[in-house]
Amino acid sequence: MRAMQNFHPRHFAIVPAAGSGSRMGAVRPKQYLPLLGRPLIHHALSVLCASPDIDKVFVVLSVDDAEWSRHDWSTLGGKLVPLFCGGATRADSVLGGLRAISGEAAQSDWVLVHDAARPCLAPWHIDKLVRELAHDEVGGLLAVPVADTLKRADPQRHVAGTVPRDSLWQAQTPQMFRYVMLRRALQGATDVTDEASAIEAAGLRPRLVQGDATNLKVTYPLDLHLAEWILQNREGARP
Ligand SMILES: Nc1ccn([C@@H]2O[C@H](COP(=O)(O)OP(=O)(O)OP(=O)(O)O)[C@@H](O)[C@H]2O)c(=O)n1
Ligand SMILES: C[C@](O)(CO)[C@H](O)COP(=O)(O)O
Repeated sequence: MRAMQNFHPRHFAIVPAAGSGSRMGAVRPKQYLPLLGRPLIHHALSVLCASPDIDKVFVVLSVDDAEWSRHDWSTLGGKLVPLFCGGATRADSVLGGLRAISGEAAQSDWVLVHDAARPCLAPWHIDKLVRELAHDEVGGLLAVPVADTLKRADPQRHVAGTVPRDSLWQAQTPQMFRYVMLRRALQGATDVTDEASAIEAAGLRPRLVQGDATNLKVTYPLDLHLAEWILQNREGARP
């Protein structure tokens, strides 16, 4: 790791893409499912690689990924670097990516972690996150305020209570933190489903940057249709 503090921190994207997509139930991991004629992951990578804010884009693939090399990524340019170091969980994959770039990243460089499974990432999402967090001591994440009434279920799936939704937000990605802070937090964290949780477990408070619902995560088959609709109907318009 480059120890020197830099006054103009760089921004690296890490895209964890080593999952199996079990909830999708498809014949291949969802990051490679076709979406508008390209592998699903291509859409977010394309936006990240085209962003003037991002210096490099590291994709974390499983160690035995056999599909990456079957596709043509050349249109995305020289910022894109595949890393075959995915782990058993999303957090393991992100930590593997952070370790793999230790020779390149300085302690205070920013890392934006973005799910391969969020193909509707738009340029304005990155722009807003980077601008709003530029002078933040901790970093933060895109998120949207919860809009629905929330119910807690009992084991028989009856309503056990209504959870006040005030102050509740749904976490999205990218999630943006300083390289060294994120690496230390993930090394010390257990059972976290996002980077912010690891930072929180380290006693810090990530900032919530308001995103929008178009940046959905493809988890179930219906989400693939929603993503396709969003990408086809967006036409550059910001919601
Ligand atoms: N061991 C893992 C598990 C997940 N991911 C990545 O983390 C992101 C978000 O995870 P999720 O939506 O849960 O993807 P999967 O783990 O593939 O899906 P599932 O939980 O349904 O199996 C995805 O881009 C996925 O590829 C990863 O890099 N390494
Ligand atoms: C990081 C994330 O996308 C934020 O919503 C989410 O936590 C990933 O969770 P998953 O359980 O791995 O799908």
